[in-house]
Amino acid sequence: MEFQKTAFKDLIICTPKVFEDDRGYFYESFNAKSFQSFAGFEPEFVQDNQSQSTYGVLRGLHFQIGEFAQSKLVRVVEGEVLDVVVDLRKNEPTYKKAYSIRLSAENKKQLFVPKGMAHGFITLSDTATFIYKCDNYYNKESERGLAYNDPSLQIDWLLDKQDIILSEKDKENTMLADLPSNLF
Ligand SMILES: Cc1cn([C@H]2C[C@H](O)[C@@H](COP(=O)(O)OP(=O)(O)O[C@H]3O[C@H](C)C(=O)[C@H](O)[C@H]3O)O2)c(=O)[nH]c1=O
Repeated sequence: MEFQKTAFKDLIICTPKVFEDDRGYFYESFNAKSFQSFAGFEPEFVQDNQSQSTYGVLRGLHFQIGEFAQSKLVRVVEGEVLDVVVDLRKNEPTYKKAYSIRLSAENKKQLFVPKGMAHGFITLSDTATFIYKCDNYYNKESERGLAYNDPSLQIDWLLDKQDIILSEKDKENTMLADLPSNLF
């Protein structure tokens, strides 16, 4: 696995070593020891999630607060998404900054998203299957949503607005200015 730091603390791009042969391919999708030796900490994942989305579906930007805050290791095993995070950690120089990366079945890239970041993605292929590990359990009461189209974030979701599909819940997400400033 190759790891790359980003300008955001503990936001790490993980690119697996792929072993291809005439049967297909194999790769280790997570290895605690190699992650720990790069990052200096070992996430203790407790829950795996999987979702499938059609073209234009935008899920996010979501995060859990308090004792249920989650780090995530996200990847795409079918299709392609633009994955987006927003730093909500008030003491970081990247506070209120957004970062995006294309994740796809083809590039096999993964993103480790630390606690304190809002996370979401938009589906760029006909369908995309999104798989991720979480180091804390889902807790509905602790879940919060940040508006994908907050003008202060200037996130380029690549698709025209009329092509973006949101859940009813995500249509009601909060603008950054209306979130408490001491969340993380
Ligand atoms: C997240 C979650 C949801 N659910 C239930 C709650 C709803 O009845 C149903 C769909 O949930 P939701 O519409 O919140 O799913 P997504 O919009 O894909 O949410 C995810 O979207 C972005 C990409 C994220 O980063 C989060 O991990 C997660 O919030 O699954 C569960 O039972 N367990 C869970 O961990």
